Amino acid sequence: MKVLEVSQVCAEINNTRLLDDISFTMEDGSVLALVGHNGAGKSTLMKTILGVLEKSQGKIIINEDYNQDDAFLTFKQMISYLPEEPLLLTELTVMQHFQLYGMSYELAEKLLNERIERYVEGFELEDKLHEYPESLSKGMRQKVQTICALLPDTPLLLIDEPFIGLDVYAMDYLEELIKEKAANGTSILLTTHQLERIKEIADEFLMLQHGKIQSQGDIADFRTIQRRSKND
Ligand SMILES: Nc1ncnc2c1ncn2[C@@H]1O[C@H](COP(=O)(O)OP(=O)(O)OP(=O)(O)O)[C@@H](O)[C@H]1O
Repeated sequence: MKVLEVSQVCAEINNTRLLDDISFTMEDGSVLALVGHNGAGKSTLMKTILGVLEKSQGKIIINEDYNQDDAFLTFKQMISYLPEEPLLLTELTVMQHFQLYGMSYELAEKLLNERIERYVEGFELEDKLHEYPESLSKGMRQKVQTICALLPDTPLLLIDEPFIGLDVYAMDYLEELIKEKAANGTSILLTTHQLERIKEIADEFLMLQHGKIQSQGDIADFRTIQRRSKND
């Protein structure tokens, strides 16, 4: 099953083209690493798939049937997103964030509670459940946002820089969870600069440069990004 189809997508902000003719597909259970230099367009592509940034051209389809242009709310329910910077609400405790995500994605209460318990223990946040975001460290806020994104069972999971701010133990745990999600059929698109770690997780890579696909293929054929020359 083709979980994601991105076809000839372009995006612009203030008449500057940020994405240029992007096309690729993802099968269920696959992990695709989006790589490239700072400013290559990785986060922009994620936001465009999510619909936060409007594409100017092309089409984006989930599960072969749900077109971003036709059924936006249904389409959005099929995506879970871990943003680069945590987007937590000052009014809600850690536990209330998890409950909010569970409700938004209509997760059964029993399953939601089981997952919260497991992930909270794995990320060592047991004593933080009733704290507000401002009393957490940066890494802890990142963990809370990560758990929120992992709670639902969506066909597509977008993860922008999953390992930033996490300690080594939390990185290893997240790597395990990403592999488990993929093994259960979720397709995962992730951006990262952790090129060594990504070789252990991803099946394929897609390299962006100045908003265009520069190369793509099997992760085994991925070579470390070349140093940028002045003409790039
Ligand atoms: N809201 C915006 N307004 C104007 N330009 C933007 C906006 N968001 C991103 N850009 C530009 O789009 C280009 C791609 O940015 P993007 O954040 O997608 O890069 P990235 O590949 O995710 O980089 P990084 O590795 O640093 O996270 C950059 O030139 C950036 O300046």
